Amino acid sequence: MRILVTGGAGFIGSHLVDKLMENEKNEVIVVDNYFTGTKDNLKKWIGHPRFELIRHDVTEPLLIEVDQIYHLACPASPIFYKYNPVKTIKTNVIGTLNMLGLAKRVGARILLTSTSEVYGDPLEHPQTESYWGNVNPIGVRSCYDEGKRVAETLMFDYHRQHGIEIRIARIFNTYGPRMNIDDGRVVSNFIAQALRNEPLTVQLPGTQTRSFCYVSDMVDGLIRLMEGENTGPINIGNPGEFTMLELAESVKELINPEVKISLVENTPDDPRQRKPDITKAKEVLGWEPKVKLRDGLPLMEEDFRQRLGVPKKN
Ligand SMILES: NC(=O)c1ccc[n+]([C@@H]2O[C@H](COP(=O)([O-])OP(=O)(O)OC[C@H]3O[C@@H](n4cnc5c(N)ncnc54)[C@H](O)[C@@H]3O)[C@@H](O)[C@H]2O)c1
Ligand SMILES: O=c1ccn([C@@H]2O[C@H](COP(=O)(O)OP(=O)(O)O[C@H]3OC[C@@H](O)[C@H](O)[C@H]3O)[C@@H](O)[C@H]2O)c(=O)[nH]1
Repeated sequence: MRILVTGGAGFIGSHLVDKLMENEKNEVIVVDNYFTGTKDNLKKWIGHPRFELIRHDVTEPLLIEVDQIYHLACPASPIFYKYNPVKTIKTNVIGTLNMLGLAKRVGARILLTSTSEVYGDPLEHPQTESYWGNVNPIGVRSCYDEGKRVAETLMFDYHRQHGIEIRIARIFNTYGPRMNIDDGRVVSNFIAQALRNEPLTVQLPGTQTRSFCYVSDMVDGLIRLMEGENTGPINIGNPGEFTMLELAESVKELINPEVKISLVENTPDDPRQRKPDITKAKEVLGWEPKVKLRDGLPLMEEDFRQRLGVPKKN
């Protein structure tokens, strides 16, 4: 099986590559433009005979022969996807069109990593796949939210019009080792702040909720979806729901009891609540997450300590 992973030098992509490379029958090709990803995440595979890394921007056409495409390429942290919003839209729309064109030409199955952000600031809680969402089409997050919504539409239109085999995962907040230290997302921010002994920046009001999935569970869910028979969309996430103040308290307790918590300004259109209904993933994929937040945070701490050069005191 020859497998293309777009965005494979990023956080989730590189963990996915590790898992795919465990199967000796797989050849893995990564394309990435290194906007938020790095070769470092893939260093153990560079030079491996079953692995290939190509610097490529998915907004440009790609001509290769593959059997499966995991299409992840897209900046995921709000600070990065808002940095150049027009580029974020191009990545989601033109990038997905290019990957669907490739899937059509070579007859490959393609999986899109969509997002819980397609539900916007949800008025239904928890979110099921049948909920159409509550998205601001002209806000600062729209380049990502609407970009992913169009990407989902393109996937289904290629499926209906050209018979392409598609899979859509709606990923909920995922965390784990290898997140960029200055990624800007909440778990990596809090862990880096706790280790640097800087106040944990809880954005107001602090009562907004998220549900955090450990990256190994996510990768397992994505592979099951690709290998299964259901097109999706399927929510993949951990239904354990926490307020941002609760998350800060957990990081403080587990990593640095001395650290302060400070309330800071939020950004526009921040969703007030988010929690996946994973009934469909359980039924269709036989999947549910195994790693609880309190077990996952220390695994991430270890990786951040090494990269920040902050050893654990005994
Ligand atoms: N991590 C999460 O919580 C989460 C939640 C929902 C959805 N997702 C989706 O999962 C995917 C991976 O997210 P992540 O957390 O690993 O993010 P990430 O930013 O670490 O990885 C994204 C990768 O895509 C690459 N990339 C960006 N634009 C590109 C382009 N135009 N051409 C080629 N490569 C490009 C980046 O360099 C990076 O390596 C994304 O599609 C994201 O939308 C992630
Ligand atoms: O330092 C911080 C950063 C963030 N936050 C809060 O933490 C919550 C989560 O924010 P993040 O930036 O981690 O992520 P978001 O949930 O906004 O977006 C995320 O959701 C779905 C994915 O598709 C996106 O890729 C991902 O970034 C927000 O309520 C935000 O206000 C803080 O309280 N402090």
